[in-house]
Amino acid sequence: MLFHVEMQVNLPPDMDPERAAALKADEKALAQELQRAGTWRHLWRVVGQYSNVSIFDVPSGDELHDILSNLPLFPYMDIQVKALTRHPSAI
Ligand SMILES: O=C(O)CC1=CCC(=O)O1
Repeated sequence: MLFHVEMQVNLPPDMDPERAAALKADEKALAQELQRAGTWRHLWRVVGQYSNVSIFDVPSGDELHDILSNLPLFPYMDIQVKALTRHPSAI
């Protein structure tokens, strides 16, 4: 199943910069592992925002929830998910 996921990152302005850098590095490592595995199909920056639009390919919403809730930045993100299905006019 494909899912469209929008993640808005809201790090507290007073977060220790080293803690923020470590979270971002951990997030990057996991995101790249999931991209290599074909699970995180697309990862796009939204211009002008600390947010991304992503496409995930996972067997179920439960599995997507597990992935998203284990992201290092999860406690600091607002996440919106849309399940996708094939458009009948798609070629
Ligand atoms: O910067 C972001 O949009 C949050 C994020 C997702 C994967 C990653 O490496 O950073």
